[in-house]
Amino acid sequence: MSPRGGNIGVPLLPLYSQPVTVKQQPLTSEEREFFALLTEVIFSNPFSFQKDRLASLGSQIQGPTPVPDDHHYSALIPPLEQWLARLESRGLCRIQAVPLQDRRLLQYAFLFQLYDRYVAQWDQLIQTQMVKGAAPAPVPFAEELIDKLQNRGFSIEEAGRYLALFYQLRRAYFFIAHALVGDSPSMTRLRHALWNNVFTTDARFYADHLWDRMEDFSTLLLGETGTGKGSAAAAIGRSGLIPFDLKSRRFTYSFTETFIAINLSQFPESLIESELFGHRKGAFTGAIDNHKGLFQRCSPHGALFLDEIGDVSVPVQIKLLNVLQERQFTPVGSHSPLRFAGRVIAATHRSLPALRREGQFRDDFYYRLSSDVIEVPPLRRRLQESPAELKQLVGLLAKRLTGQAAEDLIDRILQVLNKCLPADYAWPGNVRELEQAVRRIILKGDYQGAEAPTDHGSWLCQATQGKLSAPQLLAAYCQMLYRRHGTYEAVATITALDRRTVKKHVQAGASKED
Ligand SMILES: Nc1ncnc2c1ncn2[C@@H]1O[C@H](COP(=O)(O)OP(=O)(O)OP(=O)(O)O)[C@@H](O)[C@H]1O
Repeated sequence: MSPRGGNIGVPLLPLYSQPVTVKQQPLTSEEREFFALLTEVIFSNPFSFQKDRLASLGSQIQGPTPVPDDHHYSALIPPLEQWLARLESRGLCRIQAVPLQDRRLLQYAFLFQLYDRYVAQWDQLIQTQMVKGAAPAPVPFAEELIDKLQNRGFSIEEAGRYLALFYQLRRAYFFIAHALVGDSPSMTRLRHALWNNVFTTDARFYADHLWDRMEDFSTLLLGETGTGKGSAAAAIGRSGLIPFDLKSRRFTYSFTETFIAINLSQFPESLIESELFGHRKGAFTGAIDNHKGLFQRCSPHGALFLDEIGDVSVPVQIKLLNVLQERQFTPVGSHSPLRFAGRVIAATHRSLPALRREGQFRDDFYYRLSSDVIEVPPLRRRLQESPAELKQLVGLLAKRLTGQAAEDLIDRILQVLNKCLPADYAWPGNVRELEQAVRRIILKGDYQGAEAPTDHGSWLCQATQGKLSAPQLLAAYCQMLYRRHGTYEAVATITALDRRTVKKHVQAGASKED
C-alpha cells in the first residue's frame, strides 16, 4: 500500500507493463492530428471561458454541431468511433500496437471512449452512494470496465487507477455543475475556478502526476456571508480522488465521508484544539474518554473545511500552520503525533488584508493557506449580471423546503419579492437571506428585506474607540451602504456626497481588500 492510501499507485506512463503482441505501426499524420485535437477538447475545463475555442475544436472533430455543454462530450464519440474502427481494421486495438511516441494519444482516445460509455452508470453510482451513505456502494459495472481496459492493453493496476479517475471526473462534474445553482458569468467563473482547484489548470498533468499529491494544495474561499462558500467547499471536498480497491472491487471511501466541516467561530478557544486535534482520556478535566479530532477523522484524499478561519486566535493559527507544514498533529494529552493526509479548505467573510494589517491574522499562515484563493460572488452581483438567476435560486430553495419546485409557488414568491423589495436590493445576507425570504413568504406572504451585516470588529467598533481617521470612517460607511443598496447613486443620496466621491471611497476599500 502506498502511504497515500491506495494500492493503485502505479505510474501511468510509460506503459511497458503489457507484452507487445502485435507488430507496431505508427499513427498516420491525419490520425495524429485528430487524436491530438480530441485530447485537447476532452482535457479542457468544462466550465471554460474559451467556449468559442472549444466549440471550434469540437466542430473540427465532429462537423457543424456545436460541442454540447456537458463534460462527457458524447457528440465527439461518433467521429472517435470511426477513427478507432479504422485503426482496428489495421489491427491496432491496444495501446502497445503503436510505438511509444503515439501511445499517449491512443491511450487518451481509448480512455475517453470507455469513460463516455459508462457515464450513465457513474451517475447512477453517485445517486446510489448518496442514498447509501457512509459504506462504499458496490460498483456493478467494475468488472466489465476493468476487462475492457485490460483488453485495450492497460494493466490491472492502471485499470483501477482509471476507475478512480473516471469516478472523480463524474463526481466533480455533478457537484460543481449541479450543486451550485446559477449561470451568471460570476458563477461560471466560480465553477471554472472550482474545477481547476480539483484538477489544476492542466488535467493531463493532474492525471499523470498529481492525482494522489493534492494534499499540499490548500484553498482559501473568500466572500460575504451567505454567498455559498460552504457549498463551494463541499463541492471541492466531494470531488477529490477516492482510490479504487482492486481486492474488494469497491472504492475505499464513500464520498459522503470525504468532506468534514467545522465552523471555528462556534467553539470557545478552550475547546477548539480538542475539536480539531482530539484528546486523550484524562488530558483535562472533563476529558472522560478518548476523542478523535477532525484532523484524524478526515480521510486520506478528503478535505477538512475550516469555516470562519478569520475568527481563530493567533495561537490556534500557529498550531494549524504546523499541521499544514509538517502534515502531523498531536491530540491533546498525547505524545504520539498522527499524520494528516487530507486537504484543507478555509473560508472567511472577513477582510483578511485588514486582519493581517491589524496583526490578527499571521502572514505565514495566510500564505500557507492560499495555494488557491477563490472568491465566491455576492448575490447582488450575480443578479445584476443575470436577473434570471433569481428564479433559478427561488426554484431550488422552494424545492428544498416543499419537496417540489411548483411553478405557481415560484411565481408567487417572485411576485412578492418584486413588490416588496427595490429592484436594486443589495441582498446583504446573500443566498442565505434569500432562503429566509422564501420561508417568510411561504409563511407570511411578505418580506421586507434585511439589515446589512456590520463587521463591528473591523470598523464600527474601532470608530467607537476613536481609532479611525475621518477618511477611513467615511470609506467604511460608504462601503457598508454600498453593500446594502448596491448602487453608487443610492449611497450618494443618503450621504449627500456626489457619486464620484462615493465611488472613490467604495473602490478605495475594495482595492485594500484585494
Ligand atoms: N449557488 C448556490 N446554489 C444553491 N444554493 C446555494 C448557492 N449558494 C448558496 N446556497 C445556499 O445558501 C446557504 C448559505 O450558503 P453557505 O452556508 O455555503 O454560505 P457561506 O458563504 O458559507 O456563509 P458564511 O460565511 O456565513 O459561513 C446554504 O443553504 C446553501 O445551500
